[in-house]
Amino acid sequence: MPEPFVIASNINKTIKSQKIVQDISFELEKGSIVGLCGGNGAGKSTVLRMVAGILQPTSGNIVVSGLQWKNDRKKFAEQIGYMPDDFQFPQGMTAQEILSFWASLREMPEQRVHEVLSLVGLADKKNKLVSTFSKGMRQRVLFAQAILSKPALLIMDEPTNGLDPYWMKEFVNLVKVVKTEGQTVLFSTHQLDIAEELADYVIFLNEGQNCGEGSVEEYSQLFGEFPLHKAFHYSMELITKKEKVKDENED
Ligand SMILES: Nc1ncnc2c1ncn2[C@@H]1O[C@H](COP(=O)(O)OP(=O)(O)OP(=O)(O)O)[C@@H](O)[C@H]1O
Repeated sequence: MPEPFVIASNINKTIKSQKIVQDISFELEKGSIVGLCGGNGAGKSTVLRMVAGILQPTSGNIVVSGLQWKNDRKKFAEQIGYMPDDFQFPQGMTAQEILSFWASLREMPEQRVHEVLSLVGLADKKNKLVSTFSKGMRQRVLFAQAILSKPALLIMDEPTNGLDPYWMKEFVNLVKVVKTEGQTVLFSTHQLDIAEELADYVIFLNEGQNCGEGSVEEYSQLFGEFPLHKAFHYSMELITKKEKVKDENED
């Protein structure tokens, strides 16, 4: 069996004595698409930022392609394309200018900027200021920058926020193309229908903890229609039951 492309072992994150992520472990197979699902404040962004090397875990280990951030930051960062859930674009820059700037930082040729602009349907808007773009268009610029260098690991935080139904579908197709090129994808969403359509495997987060995980195919076989909604509710019911038993034992 090949080594998983990403190995996260017992990661914890505490900020100002608040436990934001608690003892999470997972492995991502190379070429898989994995969805991190959960409600607001579940800890999804924090986990993604730790895997991307932007934030360091309080404890635990993250290995990407055999590399650890603390041992080789440059090589670690070269593996990753990261799409944040929000970004304050600099004023006064066009879509092409900003993507060209990011491409130069990653030593990518200008040709790639034109390719990604076309992929996200913004070639005809390349000379427009990004500050005048709608939320969905800014999301497409952020996706374009994340895929600029064809990263081995594409990490996306709520990538479909603000996309209209047409671009939602296009986005799913674009990510599926990324998968066929052998790239590994980790994304967060609170939209379980998107996870169902896009992911091979999902991990459910609740209050910073893993409350269930499995392959979308297995969940579909088990639950039939709307499998991830049912799987998530099943996981939450299990937690409630466990907490009840714990409370009764403590009384
Ligand atoms: N820098 C920080 N300082 C203090 N608390 C933080 C910090 N970053 C995150 N948190 C808290 O950690 C919890 C998890 O936040 P996170 O953004 O990871 O959740 P999320 O699942 O991505 O939420 P959402 O879906 O709303 O974006 C929240 O309660 C948040 O307030």
